[in-house]
Amino acid sequence: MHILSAAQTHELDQATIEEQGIPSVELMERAAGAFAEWFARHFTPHAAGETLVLCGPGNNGGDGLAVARLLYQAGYAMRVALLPADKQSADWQHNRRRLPKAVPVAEISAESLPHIMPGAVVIDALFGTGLTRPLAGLPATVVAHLNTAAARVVAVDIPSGLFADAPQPADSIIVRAQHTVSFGLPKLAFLLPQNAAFVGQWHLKEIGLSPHFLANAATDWHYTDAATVAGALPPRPKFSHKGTFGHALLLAGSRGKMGAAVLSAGACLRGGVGLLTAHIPGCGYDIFQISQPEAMCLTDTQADFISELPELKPYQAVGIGPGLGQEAASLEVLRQLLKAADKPLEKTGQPLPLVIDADALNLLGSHRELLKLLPENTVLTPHPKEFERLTEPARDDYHRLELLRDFAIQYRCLVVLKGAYTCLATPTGELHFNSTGNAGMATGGSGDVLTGLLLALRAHAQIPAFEAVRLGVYAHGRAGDLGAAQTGQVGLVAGDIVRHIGPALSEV
Ligand SMILES: NC(=O)C1=CN([C@@H]2O[C@H](COP(=O)(O)OP(=O)(O)OC[C@H]3O[C@@H](n4cnc5c(N)ncnc54)[C@H](O)[C@@H]3O)[C@@H](O)[C@H]2O)[C@@H](O)CC1
Ligand SMILES: Nc1ncnc2c1ncn2[C@@H]1O[C@H](COP(=O)(O)OP(=O)(O)O)[C@@H](O)[C@H]1O
Ligand SMILES: [K+]
Repeated sequence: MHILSAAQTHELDQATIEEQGIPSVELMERAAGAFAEWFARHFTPHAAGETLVLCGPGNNGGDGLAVARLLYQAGYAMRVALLPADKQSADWQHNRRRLPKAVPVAEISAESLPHIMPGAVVIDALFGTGLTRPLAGLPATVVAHLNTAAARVVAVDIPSGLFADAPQPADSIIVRAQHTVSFGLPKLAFLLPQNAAFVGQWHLKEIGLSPHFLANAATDWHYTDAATVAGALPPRPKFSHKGTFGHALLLAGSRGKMGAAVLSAGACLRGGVGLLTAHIPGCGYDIFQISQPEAMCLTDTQADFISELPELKPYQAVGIGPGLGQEAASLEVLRQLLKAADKPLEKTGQPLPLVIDADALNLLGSHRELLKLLPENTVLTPHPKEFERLTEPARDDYHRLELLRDFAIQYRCLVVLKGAYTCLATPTGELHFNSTGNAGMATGGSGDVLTGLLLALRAHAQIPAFEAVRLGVYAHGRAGDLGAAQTGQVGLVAGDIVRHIGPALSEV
């Protein structure tokens, strides 16, 4: 699914209107209808009580007026407050005329701000994607008034005052909604942690926007959902054997962190790899062999950390990092691996696929001269702190995305910036936000599981690098969601994610 800029969203509306030969108020009616339907499923007229709709002068306000009419007709007690303006949009005026006389309407002024009881339900239809500058003056006063009222706020399309696709001053006045009901496509702003307090939970409603425009819009921003990854995992052929699905090597673990190696290996096996060999420090031998009997095991001559790189010939992909530690000898192993992996493999003509995580990323961060050794399409899986060690502290979430994109382009890598809506950056400068996963996954070991799963998918000869990573990130989140459905988010542990990789992959 695409993510569009505010300007493209406007073009999408226009394209839909032209293609379907409908007046623009018809599209507004669809949007308002979809919003009202969502609203009615979440609040009964009794639970909502008297509902206030705050309307601005543009089409977002027009949506609000149409919503007020539809909810009034559905039996809700409605009240409307209008922001004064020199001029209102044509569709606003149309819906103002259609508002039933029985709905009380007041004009807002600095002296008469709408009365809002704590707990009241307020529909925010002040501004949408047409916002051109941060709020100031009366609109800012109204929003600040709303935010202090402790109301239950549902935003139409986007919380008023929030830019859909661009950074804004940190002290911007923005509606703090509990829910945002938006149309067609998610907005970039919804996916960034810094906006979570404004957007609340967001919901997408289908309003029949132009499929042709949606398929052809030029954008670097994408959203990975079930439809995106459908069919990405080739079915296992009847006559396949363990050699068909690749042999992966995992370099992981150190004293006290063998669990990371075990979890990562478990995920790799559940990810469908043909064969897995783990190279681990001597101290981990019994732990590893007992907990992962399906994997083979090579032990390092060092008891507590990894100091040797095994012969790489047998392997189709290598993962390094979970629980590795940052010993000088392990740094040398990483350096040797990067150098050895860069030569094209006979079979594929591509460098040996690598997945680099955790302490291996930290080693890269503290020895940045190694970055230029990264083979093309290497997969890096930093969380924001690890990413900062590779680059620089970000000013805000938008700046972090810029750094991420630049990094992926510069080093020709696939970079997975982990978190809610994990963002995969490609060497061509695309950003793919993931839709699956939950806060239960914010628990030690979840990232190790991702590394193992990505390793399995990179060892699979039939899946191209980018598709493998996008699928792995999606399936990892989905496995977390399936796990949490059984354990609850609080009770979820990384091992539960491993156990649900199979079901998650069979869904796609
Ligand atoms: N046909 C369409 O185009 C559709 C539009 N829809 C709705 O229309 C919205 C976009 O409507 P518009 O493009 O009219 O834009 P908005 O309703 O977001 O606001 C535009 C108006 O606000 C003013 N404005 C912008 N920033 C301001 C600021 N900081 N302070 C004060 N005034 C400011 C502009 O000058 C303009 O008058 C969407 O968010 C969505 O809710 C939906 O009805 C779907 C169909
Ligand atoms: N709030 C969240 N929503 C969705 N996914 C999350 C959330 N928090 C963490 N995750 C996922 O869990 C994993 C955590 O990885 P990481 O921070 O490396 O943990 P660890 O080092 O403990 O293994 C990532 O894949 C991340 O996307
Ligand atoms: K709004």
